Amino acid sequence: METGAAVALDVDGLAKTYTGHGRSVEAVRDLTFRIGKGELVCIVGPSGAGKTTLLRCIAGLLDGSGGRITLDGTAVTGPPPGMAVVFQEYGRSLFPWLTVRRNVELPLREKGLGRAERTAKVDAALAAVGLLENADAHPWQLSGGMQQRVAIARAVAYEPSVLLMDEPFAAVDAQTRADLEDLVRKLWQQLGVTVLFVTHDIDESVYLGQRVLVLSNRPTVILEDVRIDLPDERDQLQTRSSQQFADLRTRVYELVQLAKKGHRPS
Ligand SMILES: Nc1ncnc2c1ncn2[C@@H]1O[C@H](COP(=O)(O)OP(=O)(O)OP(=O)(O)O)[C@@H](O)[C@H]1O
Repeated sequence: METGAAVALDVDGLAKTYTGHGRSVEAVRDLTFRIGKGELVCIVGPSGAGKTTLLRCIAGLLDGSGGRITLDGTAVTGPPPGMAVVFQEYGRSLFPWLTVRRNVELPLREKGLGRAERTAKVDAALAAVGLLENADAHPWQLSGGMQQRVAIARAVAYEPSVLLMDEPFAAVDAQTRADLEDLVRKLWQQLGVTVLFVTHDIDESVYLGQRVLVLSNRPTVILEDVRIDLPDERDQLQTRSSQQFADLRTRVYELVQLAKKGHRPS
């Protein structure tokens, strides 16, 4: 992150060992990184490197075995109020018996907002993801990509200070995925929210991020923090066909290959 920028998320020496049934798995050994307010940072790494473990710890859903996580200066000890999470499994994250509008509204009710304010925020979020006309539909009447847009609308309507995304587009088709990537960039630019985005897809991480954190294999540490100095205005065709994109993609790809072979930072 830029020196002097305010820190939104501070992960300091995070460790996590799973124990039980007479065995223990050291998933995360020592993860340390900071994300500045308003940054968009992607995380990639080999399968089983501990990406989901890390996100669950940040979301306050899982206790670490060591280290500290701080959000906006407050230690994370349970689900923090200023955080929203979008998961891969949109089918399970929306309530099928509630309309799109009610799904997006739910966290705003829990936040205690009045009716008029809730309606205004829900309308704005649905308009931002292009789903205002579907407000009265139920999730099961929508395509997978549309359902994921509802999940994104619900997260942004909440106005989180940090948005965590755990492989949110892994289950949608390639064309929808490209549209959703551009939607995330657009919302991020409009709202100034801090985004931490976990993906398996190296191209996606380079296209979306301002930085890409490459994780080592287990027990996990940061292998490298790659700055993505592509222009802010990104375009699926032009950006992805540029030499700069190809060079960054190659760099991240090589790092992930090294991580898979067990290479660790010196
Ligand atoms: N509840 C658990 N009990 C024991 N071990 C676990 C548990 N959850 C995860 N692990 C182990 O911790 C390690 C990291 O798992 P995690 O799901 O965080 O990795 P990941 O990077 O998200 O994987 P993938 O990329 O395949 O989704 C793996 O070795 C996994 O087997």
